[in-house]
Amino acid sequence: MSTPSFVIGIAGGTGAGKTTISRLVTRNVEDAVTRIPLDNYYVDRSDLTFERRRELNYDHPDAFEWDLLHTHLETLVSGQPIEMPQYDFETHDRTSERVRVEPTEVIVLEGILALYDADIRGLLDLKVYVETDADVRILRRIRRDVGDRGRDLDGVIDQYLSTVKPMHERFIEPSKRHADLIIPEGANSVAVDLLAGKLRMEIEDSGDGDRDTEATSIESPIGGDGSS
Ligand SMILES: Nc1ncnc2c1ncn2[C@@H]1O[C@H](COP(=O)(O)OP(=O)(O)O)[C@@H](O)[C@H]1O
Ligand SMILES: Nc1ccn([C@@H]2O[C@H](COP(=O)(O)O)[C@@H](O)[C@H]2O)c(=O)n1
Repeated sequence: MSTPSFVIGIAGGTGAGKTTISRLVTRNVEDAVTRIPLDNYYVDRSDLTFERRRELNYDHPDAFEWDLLHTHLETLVSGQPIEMPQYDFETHDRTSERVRVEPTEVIVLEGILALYDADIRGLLDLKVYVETDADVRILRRIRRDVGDRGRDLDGVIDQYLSTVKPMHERFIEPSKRHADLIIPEGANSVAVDLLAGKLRMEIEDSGDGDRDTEATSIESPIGGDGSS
């Protein structure tokens, strides 16, 4: 167990490539990095029926349990483990499972509103915003939500128009002004390599260096095999 020396927040719209980037920048240093998906801090709505949960606005800041996230980040930064909640997108609810997370040299908080809350921002050493065009993001989201999150096309489109897009414009996009670094076009390989280098430096400075690296290669911007 170690005491974290560096905390990064990675924000950006749905489908921007936040998860992909956080995986790419940490892939050679996994043992020294703790990834905290903001999604795990959606408010527990097991008091509601599935039908009711399905209709909630998951892109408004009120959908998240900020106090719990703040406490957990502070706990990790102080060198103590947390019991992280887990989220199930198919049931729209927190699961009963908790995962014990030990503190590591670097913490990566990743989610649509990772730069929204002032108290959370106060814990971040580096604030990153991933900026990807809305058309690319919705295409990625359709593929992911239908393929992995148990949704159908009409549902994804209705949700996008009723809550995802308006909340993006109201809360997510404006949070970009807090960023130290804006990464254009998702998993931009130059930016990913720079960020990965910064992480390695932080880890080496905290005494756990000497890890292998490999160059980043980026596929087609909406995934798949990239063929047309
Ligand atoms: N640069 C990229 N090139 C191709 N596909 C990508 C790229 N970035 C993300 N994707 C794909 O788009 C989908 C959404 O990406 P993800 O990283 O989960 O976005 P976010 O976490 O911002 O919602 C995933 O299926 C992922 O594989
Ligand atoms: N029950 C839920 C909870 C969240 N969402 C959507 O997830 C998006 C955030 O995750 P990303 O990986 O895309 O950043 C957000 O836009 C919510 O609309 C959901 O659909 N259902």
